[in-house]
Amino acid sequence: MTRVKTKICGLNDAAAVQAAATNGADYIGFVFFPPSPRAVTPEQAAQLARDVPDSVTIVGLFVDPDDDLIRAVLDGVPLGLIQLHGKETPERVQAIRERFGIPVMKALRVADPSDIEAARLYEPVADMLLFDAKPPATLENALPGGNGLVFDWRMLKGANFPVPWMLAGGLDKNNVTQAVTISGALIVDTSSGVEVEPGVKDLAAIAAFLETVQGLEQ
Ligand SMILES: O=C(O)c1ccccc1NCC(=O)[C@H](O)[C@H](O)COP(=O)(O)O
Repeated sequence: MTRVKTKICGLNDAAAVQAAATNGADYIGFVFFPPSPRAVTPEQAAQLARDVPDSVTIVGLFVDPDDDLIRAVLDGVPLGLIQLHGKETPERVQAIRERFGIPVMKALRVADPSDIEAARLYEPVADMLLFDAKPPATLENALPGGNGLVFDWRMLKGANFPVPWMLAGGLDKNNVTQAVTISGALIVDTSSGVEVEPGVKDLAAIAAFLETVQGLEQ
């Protein structure tokens, strides 16, 4: 049996970073996408990263970034993983991975089974995959991710990928056990589900989410 791991994404203040780290998060994410209510600058992230223990992997979340932005972040933040949450092609994922020498996780937005199949294109070039919900076209002001929306976890049941993958999209302490059971996920990621409002993390909810997942094995 393997312990299910966790990522808390969209952290933008020291108290939330502390809550995630001390309660056992395996990964924490900083969002480098200015339109997001959770966005941090490279300078803010560098400051926040100082309090992160080595046992926690720092993830930099980007949306169709240019190389200059990634480099600016890496100048001050010891990223262990680059999360690409835009429309990056497999070629672009490969280029980023080779240029920066850091593991890359490609996020895929899922609405139907063909979106899961599309992940196959990234298997040769990504170190990890992440499945998040695709927002409906009717949702106003939708972000590329972090919308707190779930998708049908059954689409992932029995899926076999040659690289590790994370389940994301609308997870919280109330639904994560079912999400893990149905999807078979070994790593879960949340942002909206541990917030009081977009961009404002709830410290008690972070602790409760992590405590819930710590009881899960697959
Ligand atoms: O969080 C954002 O603001 C964001 C902006 C642009 C692309 C992705 C974004 N977030 C992704 C995540 O926070 C997580 O990786 C994940 O998708 C969880 O999202 P949530 O549904 O909010 O739990």
